[in-house]
Amino acid sequence: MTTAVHAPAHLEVRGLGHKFALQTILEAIDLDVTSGEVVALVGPSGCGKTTLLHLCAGLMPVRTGQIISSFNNPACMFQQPRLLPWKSTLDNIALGLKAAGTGRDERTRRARMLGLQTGLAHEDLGKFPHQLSGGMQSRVALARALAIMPDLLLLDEPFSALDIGLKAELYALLLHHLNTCSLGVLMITHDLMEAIRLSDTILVMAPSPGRIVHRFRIDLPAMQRDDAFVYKMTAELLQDSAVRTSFRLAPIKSELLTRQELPC
Ligand SMILES: Nc1ncnc2c1ncn2[C@@H]1O[C@H](COP(=O)(O)OP(=O)(O)OP(=O)(O)O)[C@@H](O)[C@H]1O
Repeated sequence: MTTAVHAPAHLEVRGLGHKFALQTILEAIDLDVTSGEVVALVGPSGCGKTTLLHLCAGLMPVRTGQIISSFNNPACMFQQPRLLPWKSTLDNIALGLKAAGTGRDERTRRARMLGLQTGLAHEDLGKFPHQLSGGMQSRVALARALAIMPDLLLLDEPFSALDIGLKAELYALLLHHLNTCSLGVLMITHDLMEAIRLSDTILVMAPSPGRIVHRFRIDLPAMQRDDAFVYKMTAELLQDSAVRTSFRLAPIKSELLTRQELPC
C-alpha cells in the first residue's frame, strides 16, 4: 500500500498593488507562505498591512498583481474579536463549524475543547460576549478560528490587546497547533518581539506606498526560542537601518557619527 504524500500548500503573492480612490496603498508586494511556515508583516501604522491581509483573505478584489493559493481552509482573526453579541461563547466558537455543516454534538464537543484549551473556564462558555473581558473575547476569537481546523491562518494583530501572561499562553497554544497541524500563518503585528518569537520570516514594510523593504529569515525553530534569543534578536533587528526607518526611529548614534564625520 502506498501513502499519498501531499505537496505543502502555498500562498503566492506577486506584484500586488492596491489603490483606494487615487491613493496608492500597496505597491509591488511579493510574498510566500507555505504550510508550516509563519510569516509576520511588521511596519508602521497606515502602511497597508490590513489591506494586504484582506486581499489575501479574499475580502477585497485583486486589481493589480496576483494572489494564488492552494490552501483549502483559511481562517481569519482580526484586531477586534467580532463576536456575535446574541450568541453564547460556545456558539460563537462553533460558528464556522455550523456553517460547514458539522452536527450539533460534534461542534459542541470541539468548541468546548478549544474554549478550554484557549484558557476559558467552563462557566464562560455559556456567557454572552458583553459578559466577557477583552482578553476573554480574544480567546474566543482564536478558538473560533482554530475550530474549523484551518490550513492557513490570517491574523491581524490578534494579541495586541492582551497582557503579557495571556500573550505567552496564546503564543504557546498557537505554536502547539502550528507543530501538530502544519498550519501556514500570515500575521500582522506591531510588536517586533512577537514577530521574532513566532515567525520564520519577518517582512518589514514601509509606508506611502506600502511596500516590503526588508525580509528576515529566522532559522531556529520557534519552539526552541527562549526569552534570551528573542531579546538578542530584537536588539539586532533594531540596529538595522531599514527597520529603524520603517518604524520612524531615529538613526543609531554610530550612524549619526558617521554622517558627521563625512567630509562636507
Ligand atoms: N476602505 C478604505 N477606504 C479608503 N482608504 C482606506 C480604506 N481602508 C484603509 N484605507 C487607507 O489605507 C491605508 C492603509 O490602511 P491599513 O489599515 O491597511 O494600514 P495598516 O498598516 O494595517 O494600519 P494599522 O497598523 O494602523 O492597522 C491608510 O491610509 C488608510 O487610511
